[in-house]
Amino acid sequence: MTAIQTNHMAFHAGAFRLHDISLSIPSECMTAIVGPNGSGKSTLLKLMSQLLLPDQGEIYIRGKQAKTYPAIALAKIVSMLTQSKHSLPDMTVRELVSYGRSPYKRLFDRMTADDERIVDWAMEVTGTKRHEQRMFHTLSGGEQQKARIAMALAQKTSIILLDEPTTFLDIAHQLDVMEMLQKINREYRITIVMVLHDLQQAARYCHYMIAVKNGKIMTTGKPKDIINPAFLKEVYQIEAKVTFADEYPMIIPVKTLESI
Ligand SMILES: Nc1ncnc2c1ncn2[C@@H]1O[C@H](COP(=O)(O)OP(=O)(O)OP(=O)(O)O)[C@@H](O)[C@H]1O
Repeated sequence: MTAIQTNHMAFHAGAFRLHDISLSIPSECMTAIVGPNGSGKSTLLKLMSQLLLPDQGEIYIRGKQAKTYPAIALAKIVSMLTQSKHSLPDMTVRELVSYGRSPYKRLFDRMTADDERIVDWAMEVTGTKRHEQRMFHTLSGGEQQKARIAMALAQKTSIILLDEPTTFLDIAHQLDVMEMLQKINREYRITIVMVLHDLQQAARYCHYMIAVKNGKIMTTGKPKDIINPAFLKEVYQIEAKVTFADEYPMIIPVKTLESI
């Protein structure tokens, strides 16, 4: 089953163009969008969440044209975490996670016992409950990322889109966040789509990968079937060796093939 599908989608912003994007995001899987800086990964994620609207083509979410969903209805199906460099208003962790309940409330509605229960659940799943009364800005980068993921979880959507969820984190915290996303995917069968720069993480945790370059889809498939020296040359213009450890590809960069 397909969570998100795009048919011949095109988009432009300034001089940048996404061309003829046709892809299917499998339901209940972890999907990585990879590609060089400026290739259009974040733009693609924003189009999937309807933060941006395509110039041409269609986007289907759970089989229905995305543009036909009222915004509130869509917010109950798809949550989106933009890059963590975008600052959030200062508030406690609990207040932040409670924002995830917004699509279910009208202006000035109070949180119900059910809302509070969902907020508790989201913080427990992400290990952020112990920080619930802390101000968000006092958390470390890894703790902030988990609190943001808790907010997305509290939105109770079947699809979560994340833009570079592990950027700015050390390797241990990167793994911690990836393991948490894997647990969320496995236990709650939530479709996860994320922009990732680390191809090895994509291979280790994601069932499906979409590689983008210059606003075009270069290839799609299982990461371990895609990642090879020819792929790294074509998409990233690098010479690299690829070995396998426990069925996962390991990339050994040799040199860049052209200046970027
Ligand atoms: N509003 C805009 N106006 C003009 N150009 C834009 C706009 N938004 C994005 N772009 C350009 O579109 C291109 C793709 O941007 P996008 O953020 O999607 O790339 P990306 O692959 O996510 O990059 P990175 O890996 O560096 O985050 C970039 O060249 C960017 O400068």
